[in-house]
Amino acid sequence: MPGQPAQYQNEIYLHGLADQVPPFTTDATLVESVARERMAPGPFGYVSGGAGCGDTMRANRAAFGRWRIVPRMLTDATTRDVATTVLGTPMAAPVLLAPVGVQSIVHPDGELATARAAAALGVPMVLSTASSYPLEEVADANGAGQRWFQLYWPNEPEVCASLLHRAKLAGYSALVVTLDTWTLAWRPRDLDQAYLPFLRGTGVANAFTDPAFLAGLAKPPEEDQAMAVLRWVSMFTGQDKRWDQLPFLREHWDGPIVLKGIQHVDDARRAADAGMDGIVVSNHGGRQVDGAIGALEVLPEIVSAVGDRLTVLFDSGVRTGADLLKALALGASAVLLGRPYVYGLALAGEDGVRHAVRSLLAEFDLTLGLSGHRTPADLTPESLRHA
Ligand SMILES: Cc1cc2nc3c(=O)[nH]c(=O)nc-3n(C[C@H](O)[C@H](O)[C@H](O)COP(=O)(O)O)c2cc1C
Ligand SMILES: CCCCCCC(=O)C(=O)O
Repeated sequence: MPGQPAQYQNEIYLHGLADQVPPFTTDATLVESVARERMAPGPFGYVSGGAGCGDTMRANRAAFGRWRIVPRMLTDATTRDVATTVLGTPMAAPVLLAPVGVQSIVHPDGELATARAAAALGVPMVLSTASSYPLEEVADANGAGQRWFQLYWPNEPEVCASLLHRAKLAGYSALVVTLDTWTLAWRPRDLDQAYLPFLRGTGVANAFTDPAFLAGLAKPPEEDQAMAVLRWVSMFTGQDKRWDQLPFLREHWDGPIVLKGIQHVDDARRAADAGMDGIVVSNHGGRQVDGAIGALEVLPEIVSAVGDRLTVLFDSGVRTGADLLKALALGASAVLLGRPYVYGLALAGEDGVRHAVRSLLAEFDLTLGLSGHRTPADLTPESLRHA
């Protein structure tokens, strides 16, 4: 697979139709409706839902629709090479699996299955602080794969330092610090179903295995789980962080640091001024501020302001190979894929993640070639037209 994403189409056409029908649709825009039929309502609502009435989620998709690809003919695009390296991390394609917490609500193997799939695909996974399995177990499942760690920045410095120390020891090579979720947004689907995974004791694995966290508890989690969960959740809520606290992270992390959730060009400049290595232009998949601007809308201005000073990554609303091509053409170095791989996990575990991602990469590779390009580096804003 690594280096040859379109091979997947050949496997399906030439070898697979009779006895290897894919585990679910290869159309990434339909996978959500398949998942809706097969998933339990609570987890489906949590994954698929957004903030408020879903206006930002729709804006994310609409933003992709406004950019159109303008294909070129008679170019040398027969063989493509989509492999790349981002912040020192080699990847088979310019894609990472976005940090998604509490994955065991959709499949019992949760992040372990995702970690195995990511390693097989040759793409990095970004493990959430709120994972269902301890970061060390996920690292073991990921083996020789590439992995980054996403930090929800706890308001207890000892716990923060301890998590970073563990992540480094377990081979996570870059740190992604999420800034846009210092409290959960108004999410009517979860409220209507009274469904919040954390309060059910999911997403606490990194806390309940952390010596600094455990040392701060009056009673161990076995004796008072509810209190331990509340303490963990409250560590991430409240906006007590400011730009001048970023040096704390530098003191405790010697690899690349990426700020996730940047939407304003001035915040992108501040990240660059603070010496950050990268940013993720993202509105958290429309899960935080309903009414926010579609994430792709702000990508070009941010790339033009800071693209020469730090690495710009992108997520929110990427569903197809064409979407990936558009985000790269507008200057993203790579894209984080969110819900599509989570639906794959829900529908078929590790195989499902592989199928969802391989389908998207095969479509990307073919779209790249049919548009007249050989590598992602050939893409520029001139490959597109704003309609
Ligand atoms: C169920 C779910 C859980 C998520 N958990 C986290 C998380 O723990 N940390 C984080 O930084 N982002 C989290 N995100 C946001 C994703 O990293 C990413 O920004 C978003 O899913 C991208 O949008 P998309 O799903 O439209 O592709 C979560 C998203 C979903 C759908
Ligand atoms: C204190 C916030 C934890 C949220 C973790 C999951 C998440 O990011 C989401 O969007 O849901």
